[in-house]
Amino acid sequence: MASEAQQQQQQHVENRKAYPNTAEAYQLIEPIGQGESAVVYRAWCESLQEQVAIKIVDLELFQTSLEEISKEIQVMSLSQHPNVVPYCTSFVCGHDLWVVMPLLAGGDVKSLMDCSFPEGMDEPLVQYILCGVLRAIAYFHENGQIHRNIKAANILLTVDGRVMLSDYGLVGWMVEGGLKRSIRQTFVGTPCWMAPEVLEQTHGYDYKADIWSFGITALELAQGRAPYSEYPPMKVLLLTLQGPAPSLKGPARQRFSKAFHDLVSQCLCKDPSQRPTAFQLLEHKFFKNVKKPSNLAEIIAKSPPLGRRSGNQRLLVQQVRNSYTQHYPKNGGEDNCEVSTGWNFGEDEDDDDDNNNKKLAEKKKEDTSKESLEEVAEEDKQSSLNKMISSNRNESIEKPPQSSNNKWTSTQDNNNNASHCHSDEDPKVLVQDSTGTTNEDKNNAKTMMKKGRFVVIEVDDHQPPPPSSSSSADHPRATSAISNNHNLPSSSFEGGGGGGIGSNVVVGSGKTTPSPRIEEQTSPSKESHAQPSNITGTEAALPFREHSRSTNALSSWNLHSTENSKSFSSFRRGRFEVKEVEDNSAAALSLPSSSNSRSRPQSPSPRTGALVGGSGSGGDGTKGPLTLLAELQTQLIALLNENENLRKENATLKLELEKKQQ
Ligand SMILES: Nc1ncnc2c1ncn2[C@@H]1O[C@H](COP(=O)(O)OP(=O)(O)OP(=O)(O)O)[C@@H](O)[C@H]1O
Repeated sequence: MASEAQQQQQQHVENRKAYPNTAEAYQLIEPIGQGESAVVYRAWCESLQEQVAIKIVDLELFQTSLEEISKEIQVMSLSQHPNVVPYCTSFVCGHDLWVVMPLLAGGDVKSLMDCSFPEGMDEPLVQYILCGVLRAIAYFHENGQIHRNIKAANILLTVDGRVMLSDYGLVGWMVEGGLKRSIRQTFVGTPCWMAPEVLEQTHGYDYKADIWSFGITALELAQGRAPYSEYPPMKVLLLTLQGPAPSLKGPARQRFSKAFHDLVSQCLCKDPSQRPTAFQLLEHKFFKNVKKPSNLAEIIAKSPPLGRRSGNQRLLVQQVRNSYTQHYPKNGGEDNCEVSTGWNFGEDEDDDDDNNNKKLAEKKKEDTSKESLEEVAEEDKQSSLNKMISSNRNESIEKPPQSSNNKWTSTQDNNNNASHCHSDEDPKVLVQDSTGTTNEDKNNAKTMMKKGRFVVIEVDDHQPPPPSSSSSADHPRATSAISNNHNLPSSSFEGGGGGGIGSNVVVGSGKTTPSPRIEEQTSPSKESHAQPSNITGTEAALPFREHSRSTNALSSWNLHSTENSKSFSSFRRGRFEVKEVEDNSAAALSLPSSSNSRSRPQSPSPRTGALVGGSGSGGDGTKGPLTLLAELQTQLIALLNENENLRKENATLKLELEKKQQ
């Protein structure tokens, strides 16, 4: 006999309004948010005469199965709690999954904070929001689910200030086949909010991972940003694993009560077993006398409308446009227009975002080869590091360090070692050296520096990559190419795969969706269609969700393993590529390669095997991609620091010399 709870669930499903299951039934009005996996639109449902939010997930970015999607949809459709965002319906349309939800016009807490509380919220508001979130977490945990993505951007508010937890996309099923799984071993989430045991991936994790993320979210609300949010993902990973648990820093520390500090320190226990459960936390003294702040609705009303609050609006629109022009190139993104952005980009001269947008747009004009503003922005991000590396490189050329194993060695402009880099070999013959670098690579490589197992190569962005069998992620545009991969199987979503899909999922006919209207004509990205599957090594080995996350999280440090090369792993930042080579390759590096074949060694190295093998440490003692990446990043940071010291030393010496000369 069905339990009372099951009957309620059934009732809930039956009572749900009949939201249409076709794209034509909705008019997309404007994009209002973007997460890592989806763009969320404000939309109008004609038949029900109401506004809704539609989350459009590009299924081609995920190597997922209908079964996987079906599970997620089931979580959404069965969830019913005052603090959990309700679900209306979902359907597959072309390459996309459309998830229809009620529009929560208060928007997400992160964007509200960005525009109204940049230094963090005050305690009563934090208390009220956290209490709503905790009730939702307790609900998920009670039902055998872990949310796995708790953060301010996933906390939504109604216009009158009710708190709702969203983004079920990552909810992990702890119950499978009626049995509760005690631990999970998948790598999902956002690094700053991720628990150490999730990052470590050695022993799996359980409900307590959400409690850690909840503690981080508490700090995020109190100080306006998550701890370590200023650092790149790998540094966050290292700090979370190796550093002390984060706590409230700066002026916010004084503003909060002892009860708050105690709550945070309980949640951020590195040992998950020491963390309290959500139910225990609801009893914590911090949650005594929780009241909705009387001015919350007013604060929400005064804040900018959805989609105007934070982030780079032009970038968001551009991304949306690009995604549609890539998917529906026939429409050129301008016919059958149903989306109006509702934004006027020309007016807000004093808006920082818009100023940035202007710069980006100008830069785009200058460089017509840029595929999208996203790439320009990415390039901007990279340029500071490039400059740093570049200045370090110049310094090392000016004052070459000792060629000991502990120093960088610049091989450029060193006649004795001329064969390292710019070959006197026949340029037509592709020669590969022990770094897995062909002489064609070398012709593109301006500089090589080596330290221990690592070689830094500066690759000329203007040169096309060699048409070799090596990973196309070597290409400077690889980051966007990976995230725009369009070669993942899509057929399973089209034509109604049927089997295993939840009752609330409608698989579309695969027909093309009307493309949103585009105010400025943008050329469809040819590259994303032309690229073969760019996912190699780690990327390819990860399951769909993990793959996507890692692609996004690590996009600026573009990791790839060159499976058939002696170079075990490499990553790319701007025009610099760091390759890991065999320990004994120092000698080989200083000698011209005797091989004149471009074919690479067939047997992958054990380390490559570990990368391809997926996450975590291999049982055979090989290192997982994250461990390896973390090591690489640490070493690179140490080396850059070392170079910086050398640069300073050099400057001091110069000064001393000048003084002496005077
Ligand atoms: N129902 C809704 N009403 C109003 N805004 C919404 C709604 N759902 C989502 N949004 C907005 O869209 C943004 C992205 O949504 P969501 O977090 O679900 O996407 P995602 O791709 O799963 O994100 P991530 O995985 O990065 O957390 C939210 O931060 C919020 O600003």
